[in-house]
This record gives sequence, structure tokens and C-alpha cells, in this order.
Amino acid sequence: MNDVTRIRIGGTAGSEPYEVLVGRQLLGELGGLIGTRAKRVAVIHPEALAETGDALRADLAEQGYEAIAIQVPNAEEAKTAEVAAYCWKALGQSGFTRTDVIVGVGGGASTDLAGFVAATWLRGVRWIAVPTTVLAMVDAAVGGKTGINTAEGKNLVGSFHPPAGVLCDLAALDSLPVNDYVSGLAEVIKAGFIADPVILDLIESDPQAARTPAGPHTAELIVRSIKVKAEVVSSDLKEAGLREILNYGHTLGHAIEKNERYKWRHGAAVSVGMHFAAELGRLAGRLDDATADRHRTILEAVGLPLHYRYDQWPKLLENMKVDKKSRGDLLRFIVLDGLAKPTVLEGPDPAVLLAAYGEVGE
Ligand SMILES: NC(=O)c1ccc[n+]([C@@H]2O[C@H](COP(=O)([O-])OP(=O)(O)OC[C@H]3O[C@@H](n4cnc5c(N)ncnc54)[C@H](O)[C@@H]3O)[C@@H](O)[C@H]2O)c1
Ligand SMILES: O=C(O)C(=O)C[C@@H](O)[C@H](O)[C@H](O)COP(=O)(O)O
Ligand SMILES: [Zn+2]
Repeated sequence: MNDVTRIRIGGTAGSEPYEVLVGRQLLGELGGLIGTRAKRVAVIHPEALAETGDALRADLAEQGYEAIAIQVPNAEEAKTAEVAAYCWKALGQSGFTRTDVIVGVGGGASTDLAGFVAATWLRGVRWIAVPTTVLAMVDAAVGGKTGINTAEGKNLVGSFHPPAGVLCDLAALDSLPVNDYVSGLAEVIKAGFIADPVILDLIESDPQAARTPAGPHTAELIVRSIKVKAEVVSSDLKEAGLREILNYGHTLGHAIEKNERYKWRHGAAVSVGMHFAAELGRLAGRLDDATADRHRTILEAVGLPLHYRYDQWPKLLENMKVDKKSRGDLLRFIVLDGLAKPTVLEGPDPAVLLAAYGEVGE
């Protein structure tokens, strides 16, 4: 795909509209998004993208901005209060004001951190997301959820702070390790199960090809997934209701991530979480066998995990209590009433939860 797809987000419920661009060689769009009011630009990027971060900084300096690059650790190690404080220090030392702009480059961990730093610096400055993983393109960089982890749980500190624009340059995916590429497919498959089953058909038509950026459907899978997210967050930015469906598979997924001290990739944990949610939906009498079984086959076909340690159930149950969908002591899960029919299951019987985990635990 050489042309650029533009997906509009927001513009309702008081939020500023912005666009997600999907294509190649999109960085020329950055200057226009940053605009003329900004004097300084901070490029926040992970270690793995040191060259990209520096090239961007140099390019922005050539365009006349006072550009700084802030390098942060790779992956979840970036989503900590300490790393956020390091970024605040760099912004303070460069004299970053309210008209200046942050550019968050990298995977979802980097864009979550960059967005959080933008949300908190001077109570909010503009930021632009340049996602470089499948997962960040289809999910993390879109929709304005920003945040960091704490020892007590995943994304427990954060803010809704949408970017001013999102540039998904598909060329970035060529350098992504295959495990990280496949991890992103978990969120793509999530979009398929909750809203757009054509995504599932495209992946099932050649699961091996879906594992690489050279696959025939890469651009379509990314665009379709972004459209699912765009529609949801445009009508419910702050998760008053509908947006909870994007949390499909995340209740258990986040509990696993915390249990693994954030060493598992998010997509891998969400994959196990979706398997669990499918079994929970089936056992709760909501989900038909064919759709529940389809979770196992498609996740396994692209190489995502289905199982986690059975003996960890008590800890996972404890971790799930701080899930943001919980209300008081009530656990709440997103399950399916059928294909593309997500709904909330409140306070399931503990025996049903354990039975569902019995299918997942090994
Ligand atoms: N805000 C949201 O709505 C939202 C949605 C989904 C996920 N997330 C968050 O996103 C994070 C996961 O994101 P992820 O899967 O992108 O992982 P990640 O950000 O941890 O990136 C994975 C690894 O790939 C490296 N990397 C990134 N781009 C690369 C490239 N083009 N080439 C080579 N290496 C590259 C990173 O440095 C990192 O080491 C989690 O923290 C999750 O909670 C947030
Ligand atoms: O955008 C959303 O809303 C989501 O739930 C998307 C998820 O894929 C994402 O992992 C999100 O960060 C989870 O949010 P949280 O509120 O459960 O921390
Ligand atoms: Zn997610």
C-alpha cells in the first residue's frame, strides 16, 4: 500500500479531533502537526530506536525547532514513575513551555509513557504519537489512554490525554522482532472478536503470512483494527461504558503481566486472557462453542500463548481485584454473547471463574 489512509478520531464529547495516518514515509507530516507555535520539541524514544530518535531530532532541528531526544528504557521498564521523573527533568532543563510539543516514538510502552509525560507536564501539553510496533499502531497510540505501571498493578497511574496526531509508518515494522510483531496480533485478533470478524477471516486465510509485515493483509489488518478502536473511543473517550469492550482479555492479561513483573509482552498476556474470557463466556452460558473454540485455533495458529501456570490462580485472582473495571468488591469481565457481541459479566460465581481457569492453567 503506497497511499495513505486517514482515520479520524474524536471530535465528540468535547475532545479535539485528530487523525491516525497509516502508510509509508509519513514523517514529512510531523512538522505540520507540531505547528508554528512550538519552539521546542522533545522526542521520547526507547533504546532500541536510538538511531530513529536521533534522526528525528536532527530533522526537527533542521526545521528550526529546539529539538531534544529523551532516551528511555525498552518495553515496560519505561513505564515507571522514575522514568517519568527523568523525562520531567529533561523537559524542565530545556525550558519546555505549554506551546511546546512531545513526540512519542516506539512501541506501546514508549507511547504510553510519552503521552503520560505530556499529560502531566504543566498539566498538559500537546503530543504526537509515532508508533513503531503493530500493537502501538492498532491500539496503544490511538485513543488517549496514557499511563505507567506501579508495583501494585498495570497502568494504575495515568490520564486520558489524546494525541494531536498519530503517524503509523508501516516501514517501521520491518525491524520489529517476530515475537513483538506477533504480540501485536493479539490486539488485532481482539478487534476481530469484539467488532470486526473480517479481521479473523483474513488472518485465518494464511496465519503464517499474518506473522510478518510482508503478509498480503498487513495494511488492511492494521487499518481495520484502528477503525474498530476509532469508533469506540470517539463515542466514549473516558470509558464511561462502551470503551470497556476494548478491555476484552485484559482482566486476566494484566494480572499475568503483574505476576510476571512486567517481563511478559502485553499481547502474549492478553492472548491468554482472551482464551480465559472465551471459556468464561462459554461456561456462563453466553458464548457458543464454535466461537469459543475459534479463540484457541486462531491464537495458536499465529503463535500466541493460550496457557499459564495453574498454581498461580490465587495470585491472579488477587491481582484482578485492582482491575479498573472492578467496582468495590465486584469483579467485572468483558465476555462475548456471540461473535462481535461484547458484553459485561459482573461478579461471576467463583466456581465458574475457577472452572474457566481450569481450561487455561497448565
Ligand atoms: N494506551 C493504550 O490504549 C494501550 C493499548 C494497548 C497496549 N498498551 C500498552 O502498550 C504496551 C505494549 O506495547 P508493545 O507491544 O508495542 O511493546 P513495547 O512498547 O514494549 O515494545 C516492544 C519492544 O520492541 C522495541 N521496538 C519498538 N519498535 C521497534 C521497531 N520498529 N523495531 C525494533 N524494535 C522495536 C521496543 O523498544 C521494545 O523493546 C503495554 O505497556 C500495554 O499496556 C496501551
Ligand atoms: O483503549 C482501551 O480502552 C483499552 O482497554 C485498550 C487496551 O488494549 C489497553 O491495553 C489499555 O491500556 C488497557 O487499559 P486499562 O484501562 O485496562 O489499563
Ligand atoms: Zn491492550
